[in-house]
Amino acid sequence: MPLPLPVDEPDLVAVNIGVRENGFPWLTRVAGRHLLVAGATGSGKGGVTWSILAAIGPAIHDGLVQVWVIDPKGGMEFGAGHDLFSRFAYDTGEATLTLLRDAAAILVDRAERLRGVSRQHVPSTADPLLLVVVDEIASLTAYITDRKIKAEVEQLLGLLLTQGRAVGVSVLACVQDPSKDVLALRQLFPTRIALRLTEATQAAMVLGQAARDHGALCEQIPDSLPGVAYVAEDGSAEVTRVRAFYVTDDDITRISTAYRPPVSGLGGLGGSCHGSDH
Ligand SMILES: Nc1ncnc2c1ncn2[C@@H]1O[C@H](COP(=O)(O)OP(=O)(O)OP(=O)(O)O)[C@@H](O)[C@H]1O
Repeated sequence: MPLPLPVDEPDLVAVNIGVRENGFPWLTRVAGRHLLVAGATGSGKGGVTWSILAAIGPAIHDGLVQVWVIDPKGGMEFGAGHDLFSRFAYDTGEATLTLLRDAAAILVDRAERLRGVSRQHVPSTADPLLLVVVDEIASLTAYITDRKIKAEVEQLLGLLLTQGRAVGVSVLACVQDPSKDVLALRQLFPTRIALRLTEATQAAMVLGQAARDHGALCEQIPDSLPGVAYVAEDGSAEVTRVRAFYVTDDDITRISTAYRPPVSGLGGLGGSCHGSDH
């Protein structure tokens, strides 16, 4: 399915990113949610991520959402779209650490401000939704050799995942091998999307055994169907088979140009839009 034109004011709790097997739109929640996208190489993790970024593009442009990207593979996956990102770290060292520290600082600041005032953050230009995208979350920690940095990265990720949702900090993470240690964190992702996986056991690791028993046969998704996945929400046994939109390189160039974030109006997120790691 080709990528449709995004709606002008996307609903951040029902973002249209593909189709369900019953023909209805595949709507996913971005505000107040963390999303985990798991899949073998070439299964379509980048495609799912770009379907989400494309759909929320107008909100990025309007300053209601800021996207901060960590691409530990050296910027390979997301470099082409960097104009869309307010922050972009493509190392496994200082830039990544700084980005995570800054995201955590925003979280703590918002938690202070919202305490006793509101139970759920509402994105605004003054206080945008912060979407932290991590490509290959397992390699983020696996490639870091410095033990101190690694421990801090894990601690910061844990903080974002446990306390981010109510204060408008969402994490969208991709992973190729769900058996890696870091996926101790997977319970903290309410929305889990499992694309083609290489081993039968991996679907249960991502979606839970009950979902696997209810037909999430990720290892049987053919190579010829990238973007096809099973989705489980909130640990439910119910799974839905879906297919993400097909996002071409031209789409990525078009989206990144059309929906650049505003340079000013950083609201509560402070700092420079095009930081040293951009
Ligand atoms: N929904 C889709 N429909 C059709 N083709 C798709 C879809 N999603 C991805 N593809 C195609 O499948 C290929 C692999 O997709 P993608 O790069 O997103 O996979 P990946 O899981 O991110 O791979 P890697 O782990 O190697 O980075 C690409 O050529 C892409 O254009």
